[in-house]
Amino acid sequence: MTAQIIDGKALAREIEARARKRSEELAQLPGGRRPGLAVVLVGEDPASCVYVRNKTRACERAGVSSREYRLPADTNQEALLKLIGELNADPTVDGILVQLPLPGQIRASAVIEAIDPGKDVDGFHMLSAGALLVGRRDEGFRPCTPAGVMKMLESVGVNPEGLEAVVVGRSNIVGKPQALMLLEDHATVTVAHSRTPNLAEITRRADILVAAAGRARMITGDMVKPGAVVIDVGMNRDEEGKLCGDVDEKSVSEVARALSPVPGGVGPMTIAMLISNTVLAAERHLGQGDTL
Ligand SMILES: Nc1nc(=O)c2c([nH]1)NC[C@@H]1CN(c3ccc(C(=O)N[C@@H](CCC(=O)O)C(=O)O)cc3)C=[N+]21
Ligand SMILES: [Mg+2]
Repeated sequence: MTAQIIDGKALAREIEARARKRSEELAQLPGGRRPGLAVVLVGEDPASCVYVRNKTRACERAGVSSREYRLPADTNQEALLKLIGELNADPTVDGILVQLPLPGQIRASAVIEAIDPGKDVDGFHMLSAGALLVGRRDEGFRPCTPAGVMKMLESVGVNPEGLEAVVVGRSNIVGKPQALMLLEDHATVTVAHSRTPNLAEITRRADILVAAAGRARMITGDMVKPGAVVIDVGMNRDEEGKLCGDVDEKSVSEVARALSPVPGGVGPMTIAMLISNTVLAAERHLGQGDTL
């Protein structure tokens, strides 16, 4: 068996095209406007710069106006909180994204909680986390990466109901919300992580395997159930500096039914969901309800 490759880039383009239609409708409303996203980057982490560039291009494709705020690496927390306060108060800004990781002198949690929950398009605020936990779709925002993974599963005809799902990784931005979304869709969910002893035994049970542990090519073919759908959330650089995921594509593609690639998988989908959340934020700000 050779796995179907899940084209995250093509799916992302479809989502961006739908967002564009909605952006244009919002701009046509009386008192309407295009959705607006503010991206704040502190310092010059090279991976962050790539991401910010990709995001800016996606905003252009989707008719979302984006603004970038680049602050020096030695910016203090107070100065960043002041900027967040200004963006919270700016009615043309629907979504605020503060690029993580932040330099050591800034406490990320303080910054995230300072963002107006109505503008939390990353879905990292406690209110968004709580809304997901209790199944409220009308409040907060779904974190972009796990929300993108759910769309990718849907795109290959996988309904999680009744399936065994294993999430490897337990971060607040991917693993934990991913587990909640799979549970919401009636999967039987197991969360494994770096301190799980018998990892292969657990992953081999998975009909849906989401690899989000942040270790290059750690998921090999022998760890995968034949016919499983495998989503690779990893973004690592290997010894040669090449971008690679948490999944060993070569061995896993011989066992899995479908596999998402890196690059061209979860990365573009994360950005598409950010755009989608920004349009949703604008709809709410313009009193247009949840239609996306
Ligand atoms: N507040 C915040 N929100 C984030 O969503 C966030 C963040 N901080 N910090 C960093 C991570 C990482 N991330 C990526 C998204 C897309 C690609 C992406 O577009 N990847 C392309 C290619 C990347 C390349 O060529 O290097 C792909 O996979 O095909 C990568 C990385 C969002 N993050
Ligand atoms: Mg871990």
